[in-house]
Amino acid sequence: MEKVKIALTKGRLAEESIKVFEAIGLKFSAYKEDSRKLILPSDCGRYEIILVKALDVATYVENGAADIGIAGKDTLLEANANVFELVDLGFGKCHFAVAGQGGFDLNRAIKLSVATKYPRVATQFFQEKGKQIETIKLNGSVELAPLVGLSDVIVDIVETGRTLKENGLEVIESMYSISARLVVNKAGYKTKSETLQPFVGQVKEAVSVTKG
Ligand SMILES: Nc1ncnc2c1ncn2[C@@H]1O[C@H](COP(=O)(O)OP(=O)(O)OP(=O)(O)O)[C@@H](O)[C@H]1O
Ligand SMILES: O=P(O)(O)OC[C@H]1O[C@H](OP(=O)(O)OP(=O)(O)O)[C@H](O)[C@@H]1O
Repeated sequence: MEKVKIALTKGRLAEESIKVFEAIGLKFSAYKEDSRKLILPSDCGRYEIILVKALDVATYVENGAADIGIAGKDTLLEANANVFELVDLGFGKCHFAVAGQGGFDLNRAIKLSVATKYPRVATQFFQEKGKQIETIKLNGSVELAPLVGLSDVIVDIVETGRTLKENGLEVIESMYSISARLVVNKAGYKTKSETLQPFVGQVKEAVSVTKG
């Protein structure tokens, strides 16, 4: 029987994802936080986790290199991948926001410069408001950009607001809510329906119990 491959984001979301799998009786004893292994078999041998960067989950699933993926809605919006998004898992909650120095007026700049890990999301958000922006793609520590004059504002995810606060920045405008989502390869969902559909059903049930 062909193995089912699950692409997981290294870091924050992996642990919670493994808990959901455990709740449906799928164990990954091979998963260790400090391991460098990138392919981890399930104890039953029928599933396999592959550990990838957050933004790459959608790419693996869209191309069928993974049947299933778990990624934040932020990365799914940015990747704009052609996959089925089937379950809101209810963890990894945060939101997208435009942030900057206190009192910054978004209408002040003729062409607003926006530093972000998410240039597509930022461009689309401002386009819908009829505002042209210049995006500056960064790969982390985005909060630095307005402080050192690299950009006017940032578009980033905010959870507790601590990173913004400790760097003297504020939310200027809230954008979208984010949480982890389960996505599935479109063709695979039909060809492997006997395995994938019950799996998705069980995950849905497990998270609805957790969410209450
Ligand atoms: N502060 C946060 N609070 C809640 N969820 C978060 C937070 N930061 C990130 N996430 C969610 O977790 C996902 C993975 O984040 P994580 O920090 O593990 O990876 P990353 O920052 O994209 O990658 P890396 O740290 O390897 O560059 C994000 O895409 C987002 O959906
Ligand atoms: O509102 P908070 O609770 O402070 O969380 C938000 C921070 O978390 C994420 O950063 P991450 O830790 O992934 O680091 P990064 O700068 O490398 O992206 C995000 O990019 C913010 O910087």
